[in-house]
Amino acid sequence: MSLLEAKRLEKHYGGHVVLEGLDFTVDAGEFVTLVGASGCGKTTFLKMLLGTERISSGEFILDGRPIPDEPGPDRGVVFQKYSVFPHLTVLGNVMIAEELEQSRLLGKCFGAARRRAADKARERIAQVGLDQALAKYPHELSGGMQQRLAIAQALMMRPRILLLDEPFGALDPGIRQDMHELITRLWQEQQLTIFMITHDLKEAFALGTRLWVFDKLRHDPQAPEAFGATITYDLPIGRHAPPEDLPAHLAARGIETLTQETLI
Ligand SMILES: Nc1ncnc2c1ncn2[C@@H]1O[C@H](COP(=O)(O)OP(=O)(O)OP(=O)(O)O)[C@@H](O)[C@H]1O
Repeated sequence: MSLLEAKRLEKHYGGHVVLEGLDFTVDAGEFVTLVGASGCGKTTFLKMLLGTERISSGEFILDGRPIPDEPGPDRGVVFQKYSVFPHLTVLGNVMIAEELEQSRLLGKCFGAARRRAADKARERIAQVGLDQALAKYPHELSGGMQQRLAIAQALMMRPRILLLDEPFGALDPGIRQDMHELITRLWQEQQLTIFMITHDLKEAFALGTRLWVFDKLRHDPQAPEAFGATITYDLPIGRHAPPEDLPAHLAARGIETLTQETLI
């Protein structure tokens, strides 16, 4: 059985069709990279997978059952801009996921449960290379370190699926390379299934095992919101540079915005 399956999946906001006609299956262990013009619905797709946005029609199936319409510990998420809590230390930021799970009212646990949560958090923090920064607050960390912290936070509940929404978009190229190595190691060690949005086609090819290009197949100039985007390309990729003809290939399908944005 596939991990995830969509059949004729659609998302509308009122009369605004954002996504339509999504049909795919994804197996556990895949690393899917999502590219597409700004505003075409990539984040909306991740939110439906996370459970913070409901699907409008069609089917969206996780482990053979309709996807829950609320987030769960099996799905972790990292956004581009810092999703960490500014008033908590590195250790506190990673422990909070476990503490909220155990004590929804207080957001804090005590005694042996707290020690267990702290041990688990230290392990995750070490996995992302922040063990020297346990007592620091987010404002004392670089952008790359803050994203490492956000990843440790997302991994605290041992998710099977990791959702990454342009997680490295704001980082310098050198730091991005370090983050690529980190995410590749975590994907392999933790046997994660990853969905990652990026505006960088080279990054999509460097990290993914499969590339999805989101774009509209149908346009009505009189009613721009009448049709949504779908997955126009679903390419298996082998962790190497994009084929040289891909930009032209995409442009020939009318995806100029994407090629300009991603291949500068
Ligand atoms: N809660 C909402 N209510 C109404 N419209 C929304 C809502 N969330 C998103 N949209 C609309 O859905 C469309 C897709 O937005 P989304 O953020 O998913 O695009 P995106 O592909 O992730 O864009 P970007 O690459 O710029 O982040 C946009 O037109 C946006 O305005």
